[in-house]
Amino acid sequence: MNSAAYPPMVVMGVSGSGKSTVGRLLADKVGSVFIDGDDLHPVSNKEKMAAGHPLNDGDREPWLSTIGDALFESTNDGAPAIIACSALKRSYRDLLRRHAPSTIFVHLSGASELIQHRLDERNHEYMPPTLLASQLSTLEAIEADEPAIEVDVRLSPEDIVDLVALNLSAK
Ligand SMILES: Nc1ncnc2c1ncn2[C@@H]1O[C@H](COP(=O)(O)OP(=O)(O)OP(=O)(O)O)[C@@H](O)[C@H]1O
Ligand SMILES: O=C(O)[C@H](O)[C@@H](O)[C@H](O)[C@H](O)CO
Repeated sequence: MNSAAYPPMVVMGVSGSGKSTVGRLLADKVGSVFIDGDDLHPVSNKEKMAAGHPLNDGDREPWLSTIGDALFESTNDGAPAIIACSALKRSYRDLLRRHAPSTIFVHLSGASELIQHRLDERNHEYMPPTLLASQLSTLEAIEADEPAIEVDVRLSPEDIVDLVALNLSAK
């Protein structure tokens, strides 16, 4: 498939919602490049999270700008990327859209108990499961004017990807 047929996409949601898992699979399905936002954090952010402290707006700003640049460059090159990025607040999504206005957000949402269970079962380079509560309290729901697809994380990663692809082809 021609990747330029698809818009740039940000797979968003709280830690443990499945952004890396689903983002990678979705990129395979639609033939886009996948970039994991986890890999773009400055070391200071990774150290802060590893120590059990949530990031604040100031910590996230340079990281979001890096992600925005990557979205812009991929779109400019004619091969819009799929990027996994929590994008928890409306203002963060606005920042990303300023870099790449055609970005579609794919929000992976689900019950805190289910996500906590997945986090407790998982090993991560720097993100402790204890930070889920702050992620959930920071999350701002997608608003009606935001181009986005909402999916339920009770579905399997494969079903989520099929649903997103179907939704994209209907847009
Ligand atoms: N839809 C799903 N169904 C079942 N398990 C899932 C699903 N999505 C992800 N998982 C599992 O849940 C865990 C968290 O997924 P993943 O690491 O992709 O989340 P994430 O949002 O990228 O997290 P973080 O932001 O902390 O990196 C992993 O062990 C993954 O295998
Ligand atoms: O905005 C944030 O607080 C961070 O992006 C976190 O969400 C982590 O990076 C991610 O969840 C761990 O992979």
